[in-house]
Amino acid sequence: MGQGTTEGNVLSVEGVSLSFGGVHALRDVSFSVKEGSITSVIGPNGAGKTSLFNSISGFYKPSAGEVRFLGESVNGVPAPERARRGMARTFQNIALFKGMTVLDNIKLGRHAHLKTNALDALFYMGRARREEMELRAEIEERIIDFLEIDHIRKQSVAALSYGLQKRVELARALAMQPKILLLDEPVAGMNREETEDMARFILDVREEWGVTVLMVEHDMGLVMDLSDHVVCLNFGQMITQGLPKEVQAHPDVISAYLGSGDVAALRRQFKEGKGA
Ligand SMILES: Nc1ncnc2c1ncn2[C@@H]1O[C@H](COP(=O)(O)OP(=O)(O)OP(=O)(O)O)[C@@H](O)[C@H]1O
Repeated sequence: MGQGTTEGNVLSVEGVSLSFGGVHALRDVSFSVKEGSITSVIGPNGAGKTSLFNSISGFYKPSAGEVRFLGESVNGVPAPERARRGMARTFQNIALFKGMTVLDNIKLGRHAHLKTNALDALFYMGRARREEMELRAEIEERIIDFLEIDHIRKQSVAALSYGLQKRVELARALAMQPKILLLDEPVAGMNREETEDMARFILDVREEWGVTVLMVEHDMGLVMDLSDHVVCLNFGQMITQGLPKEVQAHPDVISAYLGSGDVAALRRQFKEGKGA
């Protein structure tokens, strides 16, 4: 069991509820993410997936319940501090500095770990500091190599294809040396080849970097292929959780997608994934 985990769980969501005025975006949602697992959150449009991610990463404050990370409650801990403790995320709509180069965007990921600010970093060049910076450069190089983006390191992000931008966003999140990676729709808008590349990187992030992954994804083929555990939400409530095959066959999951009109797409995607 890893350091700071509770019963092998990196993250636990316990009875979390969140409302926007009269809209109950989340109602009493509970589940855990096991260390070293790939866990996926699915559900039709408006089910509460993004609200859940924002509650976990600290962008939203739940009205009830608790989020526990590495064995400690992080209720009241602001989003940047959660990131420093090892919670990195990517966004549904890519959140990169588009005018900056790939390398500079990756370096920004590491800033979450700097104890001093950028000005201190310029003037304080003691031995410990130099060593830290050397280590950082080494990690950045490992990430660039791992994600096969060496050839674009000096290019501005704005000039890159959508698939490559998503990969740079993953690189920046990895540069934070996270314990858990929260991926919000990692393959949305990607073509098949880009999707397959991203699937391979997500698996390798877990295998080679030992990072636990929690993702929200609409691509059921990808979810069924990659996940150890699947959590399904509908109307802000968790309707079931379990192994991909179990969740896929659960009648409440089928009817949730039936109700949303997404069932044809769902069936198609299940067939494409190995879970079918
Ligand atoms: N900032 C907000 N203000 C008001 N209502 C919101 C806000 N964010 C989400 N909601 C509402 O909360 C509910 C859950 O939305 P959420 O975006 O979390 O769903 P989702 O599962 O991520 O949907 P999608 O798959 O379309 O991204 C919806 O009814 C939505 O309209």
